[in-house]
Amino acid sequence: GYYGDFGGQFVPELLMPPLLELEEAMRTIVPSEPFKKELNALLADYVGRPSPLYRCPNLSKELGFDLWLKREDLNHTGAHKINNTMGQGLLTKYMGKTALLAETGAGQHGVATATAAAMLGLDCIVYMGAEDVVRQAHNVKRMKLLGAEVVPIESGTKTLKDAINAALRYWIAEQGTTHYCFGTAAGPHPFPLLVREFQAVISLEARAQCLDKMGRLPDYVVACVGGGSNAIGMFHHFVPDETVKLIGVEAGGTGEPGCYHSAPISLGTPGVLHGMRTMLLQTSEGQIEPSHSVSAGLDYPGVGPEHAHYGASGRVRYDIAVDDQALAAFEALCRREGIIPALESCHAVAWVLNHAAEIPKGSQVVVCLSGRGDKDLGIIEAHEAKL
Ligand SMILES: Cc1ncc(COP(=O)(O)O)c(/C=N/[C@H](C(=O)O)[C@@H](O)C(C)C)c1O
Repeated sequence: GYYGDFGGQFVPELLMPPLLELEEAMRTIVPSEPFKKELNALLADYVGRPSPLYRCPNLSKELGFDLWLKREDLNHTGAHKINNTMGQGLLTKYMGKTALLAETGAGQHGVATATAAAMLGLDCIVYMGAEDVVRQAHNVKRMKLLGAEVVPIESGTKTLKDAINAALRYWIAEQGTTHYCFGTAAGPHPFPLLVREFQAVISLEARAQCLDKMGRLPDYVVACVGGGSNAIGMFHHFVPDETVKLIGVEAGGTGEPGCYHSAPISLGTPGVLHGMRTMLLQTSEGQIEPSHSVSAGLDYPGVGPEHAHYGASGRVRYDIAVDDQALAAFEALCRREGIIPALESCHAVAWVLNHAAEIPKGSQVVVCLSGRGDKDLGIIEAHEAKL
Protein backbone atom coordinates (compact mmCIF):
# COMPACT_ATOMS: atom_id res chain seq x y z
CA GLY A 1 0.00 0.00 0.00
CA TYR A 2 2.61 2.53 -1.05
CA TYR A 3 2.32 5.70 -3.15
CA GLY A 4 5.94 6.53 -3.95
CA ASP A 5 7.66 7.03 -0.57
CA PHE A 6 4.33 7.42 1.24
CA GLY A 7 1.62 5.14 2.67
CA GLY A 8 2.23 1.77 4.41
CA GLN A 9 0.79 0.04 7.46
CA PHE A 10 2.53 1.49 10.55
CA VAL A 11 0.24 -0.09 13.16
CA PRO A 12 0.57 -2.21 16.33
CA GLU A 13 0.49 -5.98 15.68
CA LEU A 14 -2.99 -6.15 17.29
CA LEU A 15 -4.43 -4.15 14.37
CA MET A 16 -3.05 -6.40 11.64
CA PRO A 17 -5.86 -9.04 11.73
CA PRO A 18 -8.70 -6.58 10.89
CA LEU A 19 -6.54 -4.82 8.29
CA LEU A 20 -5.66 -8.14 6.61
CA GLU A 21 -9.35 -9.15 6.75
CA LEU A 22 -10.24 -5.83 5.10
CA GLU A 23 -7.63 -6.31 2.35
CA GLU A 24 -9.13 -9.76 1.65
CA ALA A 25 -12.66 -8.28 1.56
CA MET A 26 -11.45 -5.61 -0.88
CA ARG A 27 -10.06 -8.29 -3.12
CA THR A 28 -13.01 -10.69 -3.03
CA ILE A 29 -16.17 -8.68 -2.21
CA VAL A 30 -15.78 -5.15 -3.65
CA PRO A 31 -15.22 -6.28 -7.29
CA SER A 32 -18.02 -8.90 -7.12
CA GLU A 33 -21.15 -8.41 -9.24
CA PRO A 34 -23.66 -8.70 -6.35
CA PHE A 35 -21.79 -6.07 -4.29
CA LYS A 36 -21.38 -3.67 -7.23
CA LYS A 37 -25.02 -4.07 -8.25
CA GLU A 38 -26.28 -3.41 -4.72
CA LEU A 39 -23.95 -0.44 -4.15
CA ASN A 40 -24.76 1.19 -7.49
CA ALA A 41 -28.50 0.88 -6.77
CA LEU A 42 -28.01 2.56 -3.36
CA LEU A 43 -25.84 5.33 -4.89
CA ALA A 44 -28.57 6.01 -7.47
CA ASP A 45 -31.76 5.69 -5.43
CA TYR A 46 -30.62 6.50 -1.87
CA VAL A 47 -27.67 8.88 -2.30
CA GLY A 48 -29.11 10.49 -5.45
CA ARG A 49 -26.22 9.99 -7.88
CA PRO A 50 -25.09 11.10 -10.40
CA SER A 51 -24.49 14.49 -8.78
CA PRO A 52 -24.91 17.40 -11.23
CA LEU A 53 -21.98 19.16 -12.88
CA TYR A 54 -23.39 22.69 -12.70
CA ARG A 55 -22.05 25.80 -14.51
CA CYS A 56 -22.24 28.96 -12.36
CA PRO A 57 -23.78 31.52 -14.76
CA ASN A 58 -23.14 34.67 -12.73
CA LEU A 59 -19.60 34.04 -11.50
CA SER A 60 -18.60 32.66 -14.93
CA LYS A 61 -19.76 35.91 -16.55
CA GLU A 62 -17.73 37.97 -14.07
CA LEU A 63 -14.61 35.78 -14.23
CA GLY A 64 -14.46 35.39 -18.03
CA PHE A 65 -14.09 31.62 -17.82
CA ASP A 66 -16.55 28.81 -17.07
CA LEU A 67 -16.78 27.88 -13.38
CA TRP A 68 -18.43 24.47 -12.91
CA LEU A 69 -19.34 22.88 -9.58
CA LYS A 70 -19.49 19.10 -9.04
CA ARG A 71 -22.46 19.11 -6.71
CA GLU A 72 -21.52 16.63 -3.97
CA ASP A 73 -23.45 18.99 -1.66
CA LEU A 74 -26.66 17.63 -3.22
CA ASN A 75 -25.99 14.06 -2.11
CA HIS A 76 -28.13 12.63 0.69
CA THR A 77 -26.73 14.01 4.05
CA GLY A 78 -25.20 16.99 2.20
CA ALA A 79 -21.61 16.01 1.38
CA HIS A 80 -19.35 13.54 -0.49
CA LYS A 81 -18.79 11.49 2.69
CA ILE A 82 -21.84 9.30 1.95
CA ASN A 83 -20.11 7.84 -1.16
CA ASN A 84 -17.53 6.28 1.16
CA THR A 85 -19.84 5.25 4.02
CA MET A 86 -22.34 3.48 1.76
CA GLY A 87 -19.47 1.47 0.27
CA GLN A 88 -17.85 0.63 3.61
CA GLY A 89 -21.24 0.08 5.28
CA LEU A 90 -22.34 -2.41 2.63
CA LEU A 91 -18.92 -4.10 2.82
CA THR A 92 -19.41 -4.44 6.59
CA LYS A 93 -22.66 -6.33 6.02
CA TYR A 94 -21.04 -8.61 3.43
CA MET A 95 -18.24 -9.26 5.97
CA GLY A 96 -20.86 -10.33 8.56
CA LYS A 97 -19.98 -7.59 11.06
CA THR A 98 -22.71 -5.80 13.02
CA ALA A 99 -21.35 -2.34 13.88
CA LEU A 100 -19.75 0.70 12.24
CA LEU A 101 -17.18 2.80 14.09
CA ALA A 102 -16.20 6.26 12.83
CA GLU A 103 -14.13 9.33 13.67
CA THR A 104 -15.36 12.73 12.62
CA GLY A 105 -14.30 16.34 12.74
CA ALA A 106 -16.77 18.39 10.68
CA GLY A 107 -19.38 15.79 11.59
CA GLN A 108 -20.29 15.12 7.96
CA HIS A 109 -18.52 11.78 8.00
CA GLY A 110 -20.17 10.97 11.33
CA VAL A 111 -23.60 11.76 9.89
CA ALA A 112 -22.85 9.80 6.72
CA THR A 113 -21.74 6.79 8.79
CA ALA A 114 -24.79 7.00 11.07
CA THR A 115 -26.99 7.23 7.95
CA ALA A 116 -25.46 4.14 6.36
CA ALA A 117 -25.68 2.24 9.67
CA ALA A 118 -29.37 3.10 10.17
CA MET A 119 -30.23 2.15 6.60
CA LEU A 120 -28.21 -1.10 6.68
CA GLY A 121 -29.31 -2.15 10.21
CA LEU A 122 -25.88 -1.76 11.84
CA ASP A 123 -24.97 -0.24 15.22
CA CYS A 124 -22.97 2.98 15.06
CA ILE A 125 -20.46 4.67 17.39
CA VAL A 126 -18.78 7.96 16.44
CA TYR A 127 -15.72 9.47 18.11
CA MET A 128 -15.53 13.27 17.90
CA GLY A 129 -13.20 15.84 19.44
CA ALA A 130 -14.98 17.73 22.24
CA GLU A 131 -14.21 21.04 20.48
CA ASP A 132 -15.77 19.77 17.26
CA VAL A 133 -18.86 18.55 19.17
CA VAL A 134 -19.48 22.23 19.97
CA ARG A 135 -18.30 23.65 16.61
CA GLN A 136 -20.48 21.28 14.54
CA ALA A 137 -23.45 20.88 16.90
CA HIS A 138 -25.90 20.67 13.96
CA ASN A 139 -24.29 17.42 12.87
CA VAL A 140 -24.12 15.99 16.41
CA LYS A 141 -27.92 16.41 16.64
CA ARG A 142 -28.35 14.60 13.31
CA MET A 143 -26.06 11.71 14.34
CA LYS A 144 -28.13 11.15 17.49
CA LEU A 145 -31.42 11.32 15.56
CA LEU A 146 -30.01 8.62 13.28
CA GLY A 147 -29.35 6.38 16.30
CA ALA A 148 -25.59 6.77 16.63
CA GLU A 149 -23.70 7.00 19.92
CA VAL A 150 -21.46 10.11 19.82
CA VAL A 151 -18.40 9.90 22.11
CA PRO A 152 -16.73 13.29 22.79
CA ILE A 153 -12.94 13.05 23.08
CA GLU A 154 -11.48 15.33 25.76
CA SER A 155 -7.79 14.46 25.25
CA GLY A 156 -5.16 16.36 23.27
CA THR A 157 -6.41 19.22 21.09
CA LYS A 158 -9.93 17.71 21.26
CA THR A 159 -10.21 17.61 17.47
CA LEU A 160 -10.01 15.03 14.72
CA LYS A 161 -6.45 13.78 15.43
CA ASP A 162 -7.49 12.72 18.94
CA ALA A 163 -10.75 11.20 17.70
CA ILE A 164 -8.81 8.97 15.28
CA ASN A 165 -6.46 7.81 18.06
CA ALA A 166 -9.44 6.93 20.28
CA ALA A 167 -11.22 5.15 17.42
CA LEU A 168 -8.13 3.05 16.60
CA ARG A 169 -7.88 1.97 20.27
CA TYR A 170 -11.59 1.04 20.32
CA TRP A 171 -11.21 -0.93 17.08
CA ILE A 172 -8.40 -3.06 18.53
CA ALA A 173 -10.80 -4.20 21.28
CA GLU A 174 -13.98 -4.58 19.19
CA GLN A 175 -12.55 -5.80 15.87
CA GLY A 176 -14.59 -9.04 15.88
CA THR A 177 -17.96 -7.33 15.44
CA THR A 178 -17.00 -3.83 14.33
CA HIS A 179 -15.70 -2.29 11.11
CA TYR A 180 -13.78 0.97 11.39
CA CYS A 181 -15.37 3.10 8.68
CA PHE A 182 -12.41 5.43 8.05
CA GLY A 183 -13.63 8.87 6.97
CA THR A 184 -10.95 9.99 4.58
CA ALA A 185 -8.34 8.70 2.11
CA ALA A 186 -5.70 8.37 4.84
CA GLY A 187 -4.73 5.92 7.60
CA PRO A 188 -2.97 2.55 7.25
CA HIS A 189 -3.25 0.47 4.05
CA PRO A 190 -5.82 -0.48 2.77
CA PHE A 191 -7.86 2.58 3.89
CA PRO A 192 -6.43 5.16 1.42
CA LEU A 193 -7.10 2.69 -1.42
CA LEU A 194 -10.57 1.67 -0.14
CA VAL A 195 -11.76 5.26 0.35
CA ARG A 196 -10.39 6.26 -3.08
CA GLU A 197 -12.23 3.29 -4.57
CA PHE A 198 -15.55 4.60 -3.24
CA GLN A 199 -14.89 8.32 -3.87
CA ALA A 200 -13.62 7.86 -7.44
CA VAL A 201 -17.26 7.83 -8.58
CA ILE A 202 -16.97 11.65 -8.41
CA SER A 203 -14.43 11.89 -11.27
CA LEU A 204 -15.89 8.89 -13.11
CA GLU A 205 -19.11 10.91 -13.48
CA ALA A 206 -17.44 14.33 -13.87
CA ARG A 207 -15.15 13.25 -16.74
CA ALA A 208 -18.14 11.97 -18.74
CA GLN A 209 -20.17 15.08 -17.85
CA CYS A 210 -17.32 17.34 -19.05
CA LEU A 211 -17.10 15.56 -22.42
CA ASP A 212 -20.89 15.81 -22.73
CA LYS A 213 -21.34 19.44 -21.59
CA MET A 214 -18.04 21.06 -22.66
CA GLY A 215 -17.29 18.78 -25.60
CA ARG A 216 -13.77 18.31 -24.17
CA LEU A 217 -11.76 17.73 -20.99
CA PRO A 218 -11.60 20.60 -18.44
CA ASP A 219 -8.51 22.78 -18.09
CA TYR A 220 -8.52 22.85 -14.26
CA VAL A 221 -9.96 20.46 -11.65
CA VAL A 222 -9.84 21.95 -8.13
CA ALA A 223 -10.67 20.43 -4.74
CA CYS A 224 -10.04 21.20 -1.06
CA VAL A 225 -7.75 18.80 0.82
CA GLY A 226 -8.40 17.81 4.45
CA GLY A 227 -7.61 14.12 4.83
CA GLY A 228 -7.92 14.05 1.03
CA SER A 229 -10.99 11.98 0.09
CA ASN A 230 -13.10 14.41 -1.96
CA ALA A 231 -9.93 15.58 -3.76
CA ILE A 232 -8.66 12.09 -4.60
CA GLY A 233 -12.16 11.20 -5.80
CA MET A 234 -12.33 14.37 -7.91
CA PHE A 235 -8.81 13.82 -9.36
CA HIS A 236 -8.56 10.03 -9.83
CA HIS A 237 -10.04 9.51 -13.31
CA PHE A 238 -8.39 12.74 -14.58
CA VAL A 239 -4.86 11.76 -13.46
CA PRO A 240 -4.00 10.08 -16.80
CA ASP A 241 -5.19 13.19 -18.72
CA GLU A 242 -2.03 15.30 -18.70
CA THR A 243 -3.74 18.39 -20.16
CA VAL A 244 -5.95 18.61 -17.05
CA LYS A 245 -4.37 20.74 -14.31
CA LEU A 246 -5.14 19.25 -10.87
CA ILE A 247 -5.19 21.71 -7.96
CA GLY A 248 -5.36 20.61 -4.31
CA VAL A 249 -6.20 23.42 -1.88
CA GLU A 250 -5.09 23.17 1.76
CA ALA A 251 -6.30 25.36 4.63
CA GLY A 252 -3.87 28.15 5.58
CA GLY A 253 -5.55 29.14 8.85
CA THR A 254 -5.71 32.90 9.49
CA GLY A 255 -2.69 33.39 7.24
CA GLU A 256 -0.85 35.55 9.82
CA PRO A 257 2.91 34.78 10.00
CA GLY A 258 3.50 31.76 12.26
CA CYS A 259 -0.24 31.05 12.59
CA TYR A 260 -1.61 27.54 13.07
CA HIS A 261 -2.86 26.05 9.79
CA SER A 262 -3.69 22.70 8.16
CA ALA A 263 -1.35 22.64 5.16
CA PRO A 264 0.97 19.64 5.60
CA ILE A 265 1.80 19.26 1.89
CA SER A 266 2.60 22.93 1.38
CA LEU A 267 4.25 23.56 4.76
CA GLY A 268 4.84 20.19 6.48
CA THR A 269 7.52 17.48 6.60
CA PRO A 270 7.49 13.67 6.11
CA GLY A 271 6.58 11.52 9.12
CA VAL A 272 4.31 8.76 10.44
CA LEU A 273 0.85 9.35 11.91
CA HIS A 274 -2.31 7.21 12.16
CA GLY A 275 -0.64 4.24 10.51
CA MET A 276 0.69 5.97 7.40
CA ARG A 277 3.89 7.69 6.27
CA THR A 278 2.84 11.04 4.85
CA MET A 279 3.37 14.81 5.11
CA LEU A 280 2.69 16.16 8.60
CA LEU A 281 2.65 19.29 10.72
CA GLN A 282 5.27 18.35 13.32
CA THR A 283 8.13 19.77 15.35
CA SER A 284 11.73 18.79 14.51
CA GLU A 285 11.41 16.12 17.23
CA GLY A 286 8.34 14.64 15.48
CA GLN A 287 5.71 15.96 17.92
CA ILE A 288 2.49 16.55 16.01
CA GLU A 289 1.63 20.26 16.01
CA PRO A 290 -1.89 21.62 16.59
CA SER A 291 -3.69 22.44 13.32
CA HIS A 292 -6.23 25.15 12.67
CA SER A 293 -8.78 26.06 10.05
CA VAL A 294 -12.03 28.02 10.08
CA SER A 295 -13.49 24.78 8.63
CA ALA A 296 -13.52 21.76 10.96
CA GLY A 297 -13.26 19.35 8.03
CA LEU A 298 -9.84 20.63 6.95
CA ASP A 299 -8.54 20.90 10.51
CA TYR A 300 -6.13 17.93 10.41
CA PRO A 301 -2.29 17.93 10.72
CA GLY A 302 -1.90 15.05 8.25
CA VAL A 303 -3.02 14.17 4.74
CA GLY A 304 -3.66 11.04 2.67
CA PRO A 305 -0.44 9.44 1.35
CA GLU A 306 -1.46 9.52 -2.33
CA HIS A 307 -1.67 13.33 -2.10
CA ALA A 308 1.76 13.46 -0.45
CA HIS A 309 3.03 11.44 -3.42
CA TYR A 310 1.30 13.65 -6.01
CA GLY A 311 2.82 16.69 -4.28
CA ALA A 312 6.31 15.16 -4.55
CA SER A 313 5.76 13.99 -8.15
CA GLY A 314 4.22 17.30 -9.25
CA ARG A 315 1.13 15.75 -10.88
CA VAL A 316 -1.00 17.88 -8.56
CA ARG A 317 -0.29 21.51 -7.64
CA TYR A 318 -1.05 22.04 -3.94
CA ASP A 319 -1.79 25.56 -2.82
CA ILE A 320 -3.27 27.33 0.19
CA ALA A 321 -6.41 29.36 0.88
CA VAL A 322 -6.74 31.17 4.23
CA ASP A 323 -9.78 31.60 6.46
CA ASP A 324 -10.85 35.03 5.18
CA GLN A 325 -10.53 33.95 1.53
CA ALA A 326 -12.76 30.95 2.27
CA LEU A 327 -15.29 33.25 3.94
CA ALA A 328 -15.21 35.56 0.90
CA ALA A 329 -15.86 32.58 -1.36
CA PHE A 330 -18.70 31.53 0.97
CA GLU A 331 -20.32 34.94 0.51
CA ALA A 332 -19.78 34.92 -3.26
CA LEU A 333 -21.54 31.56 -3.71
CA CYS A 334 -24.40 32.60 -1.41
CA ARG A 335 -25.02 36.01 -2.91
CA ARG A 336 -24.14 35.34 -6.57
CA GLU A 337 -25.26 31.74 -7.12
CA GLY A 338 -27.82 31.02 -4.39
CA ILE A 339 -25.72 28.16 -2.98
CA ILE A 340 -24.75 27.94 0.73
CA PRO A 341 -21.54 25.85 0.61
CA ALA A 342 -19.54 24.02 3.28
CA LEU A 343 -16.57 26.08 4.50
CA GLU A 344 -14.25 23.23 3.48
CA SER A 345 -15.42 23.44 -0.15
CA CYS A 346 -15.06 27.26 -0.02
CA HIS A 347 -11.27 26.82 0.10
CA ALA A 348 -11.37 25.32 -3.40
CA VAL A 349 -13.67 28.08 -4.71
CA ALA A 350 -11.39 30.66 -3.02
CA TRP A 351 -8.40 29.32 -4.95
CA VAL A 352 -10.22 29.99 -8.26
CA LEU A 353 -11.21 33.53 -7.18
CA ASN A 354 -7.66 34.20 -5.91
CA HIS A 355 -6.05 32.98 -9.17
CA ALA A 356 -8.60 34.35 -11.67
CA ALA A 357 -5.89 36.56 -13.20
CA GLU A 358 -3.74 33.54 -14.19
CA ILE A 359 -6.64 31.48 -15.58
CA PRO A 360 -6.95 32.16 -19.36
CA LYS A 361 -10.29 33.54 -20.60
CA GLY A 362 -12.59 30.81 -21.86
CA SER A 363 -11.01 28.15 -19.63
CA GLN A 364 -13.17 25.34 -18.25
CA VAL A 365 -12.71 25.11 -14.46
CA VAL A 366 -14.32 22.36 -12.36
CA VAL A 367 -14.49 22.70 -8.56
CA CYS A 368 -15.62 19.89 -6.26
CA LEU A 369 -18.34 21.37 -4.05
CA SER A 370 -17.83 18.72 -1.40
CA GLY A 371 -20.63 19.79 0.94
CA ARG A 372 -23.44 22.14 1.94
CA GLY A 373 -23.03 24.84 4.56
CA ASP A 374 -25.90 24.15 7.00
CA LYS A 375 -23.42 22.69 9.52
CA ASP A 376 -21.35 25.91 9.40
CA LEU A 377 -23.99 28.54 10.22
CA GLY A 378 -22.71 28.85 13.80
CA ILE A 379 -19.16 29.46 12.58
CA ILE A 380 -20.43 31.95 10.00
CA GLU A 381 -22.34 33.88 12.67
CA ALA A 382 -19.09 34.17 14.65
CA HIS A 383 -17.50 35.79 11.57
CA GLU A 384 -20.60 37.80 10.57
CA ALA A 385 -18.69 41.07 10.78
CA LYS A 386 -16.45 39.92 7.91
CA LEU A 387 -19.32 39.07 5.56
C1 LIG B 1 -17.97 18.91 3.49
C2 LIG B 1 -16.54 18.47 3.64
N1 LIG B 1 -15.66 18.76 2.65
C3 LIG B 1 -14.37 18.37 2.75
C4 LIG B 1 -13.90 17.71 3.85
C5 LIG B 1 -12.44 17.37 3.93
O1 LIG B 1 -12.27 15.97 4.00
P1 LIG B 1 -11.59 15.22 2.76
O2 LIG B 1 -12.54 15.35 1.60
O3 LIG B 1 -11.47 13.79 3.22
O4 LIG B 1 -10.28 15.90 2.51
C6 LIG B 1 -14.78 17.38 4.89
C7 LIG B 1 -14.29 16.60 6.01
N2 LIG B 1 -15.03 16.18 6.90
C8 LIG B 1 -14.63 15.12 7.80
C9 LIG B 1 -15.77 14.83 8.77
O5 LIG B 1 -16.92 15.26 8.47
O6 LIG B 1 -15.56 14.18 9.74
C10 LIG B 1 -13.35 15.40 8.46
O7 LIG B 1 -13.55 16.27 9.53
C11 LIG B 1 -12.52 14.18 8.80
C12 LIG B 1 -13.10 12.87 8.47
C13 LIG B 1 -11.20 14.35 8.09
C14 LIG B 1 -16.12 17.77 4.79
O8 LIG B 1 -17.02 17.49 5.77
